[in-house]
Amino acid sequence: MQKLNATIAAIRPLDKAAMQAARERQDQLTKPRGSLGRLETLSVQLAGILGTPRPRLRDKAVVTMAGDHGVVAEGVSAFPQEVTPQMVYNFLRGGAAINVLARHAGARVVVVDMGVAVDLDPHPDLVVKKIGYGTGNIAVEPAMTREQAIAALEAGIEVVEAEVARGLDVLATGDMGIGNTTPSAAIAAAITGRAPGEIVGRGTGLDEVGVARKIGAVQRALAANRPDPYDGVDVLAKVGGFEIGGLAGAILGAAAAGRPVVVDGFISTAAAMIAVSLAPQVRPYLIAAHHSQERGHRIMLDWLGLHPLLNLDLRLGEGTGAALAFHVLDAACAVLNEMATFAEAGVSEEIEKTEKEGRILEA
Ligand SMILES: O=C(O)c1ccc[n+]([C@@H]2O[C@H](COP(=O)([O-])O)[C@@H](O)[C@H]2O)c1
Ligand SMILES: Cc1cc2nc[nH]c2cc1C
Repeated sequence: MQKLNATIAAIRPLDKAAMQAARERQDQLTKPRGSLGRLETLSVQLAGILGTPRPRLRDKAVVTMAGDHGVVAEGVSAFPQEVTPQMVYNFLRGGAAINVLARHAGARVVVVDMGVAVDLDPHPDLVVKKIGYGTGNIAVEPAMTREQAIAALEAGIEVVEAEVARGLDVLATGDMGIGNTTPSAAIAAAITGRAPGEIVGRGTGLDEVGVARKIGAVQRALAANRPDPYDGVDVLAKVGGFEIGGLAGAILGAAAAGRPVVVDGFISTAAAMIAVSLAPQVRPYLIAAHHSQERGHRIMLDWLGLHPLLNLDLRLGEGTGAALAFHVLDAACAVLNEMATFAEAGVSEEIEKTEKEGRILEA
């Protein structure tokens, strides 16, 4: 609890002077003001987070956290639980979508066992922060104890502290866990108060009957556990997951270290909701990578007040959407750093609004 509290206390507001300087430079670059839209606002946000008027993202990491979920006993996933460890080995061999997309974006992948249901074969690149062997079945019992929820959050903070020590300019979140769209939907329903039917989606590919069963499981999870929507630790403990807690901690740790966080899809967004519940001041550090196909993702992004950068109909998780968003962040920084100003290029600046109006009146 000590580490969690200290981390939350260390999260500062963004650097206003760096943002102002970046904004002023954007307005001097050879383009009509605002014409590069989100690339401009992103560059200003990155300047504020990193505390420099000319941000650059050299060291990038995708932290992909794995965990299992007791609620799979309710038939809420199209795939069996064995896929979780099988995909972890795939990540470690470099053969998964996240490995390809992270390589393509010049990012490293950090694979973390937060709570896979089996012991994984040791591997030099596997970070083991196991809080338990899968969560409890949230349809009938809490996912974990309050102590385990805090341990998961603090483990996530530790993972990011180690990455900051290796060199980190930007963090992306990723997840792997068969069944984890169910606790993610339960978190979203608990915190927003919206009906599970508005949030639950197909996950890995359930049919209509499966989705109805999954809605029932989320309804029972909320009724059985009664999570306190104003206590992020309680929501995590009662209807969350070990990898979701780890990711929420990673988000808090990155913000405390003054690093931007690119939030991936449905599960990562549930983790971001836990992080923001615990520390609302973390919100300006977040960048929503994309709009997932999973049903309630929009409701969750709206609650967070985030506008996703991409909409590519993704629903994979692992951090794939976040790795793709790295390209957009790099582009935003390149524009701010490399474009010529009006003065440098000898291009005429915008005519003052009043002068423009005057000319129209004269004509
Ligand atoms: O991130 C998303 O938007 C997303 C949407 C649907 C599924 N997933 C991935 O699929 C798995 C969970 O799906 P399910 O059906 O088993 O709950 C888990 O490993 C997630 O990474 C991820
Ligand atoms: C194959 C497979 C890969 C995944 N990656 C993230 N979630 C996944 C779920 C499945 C089923």
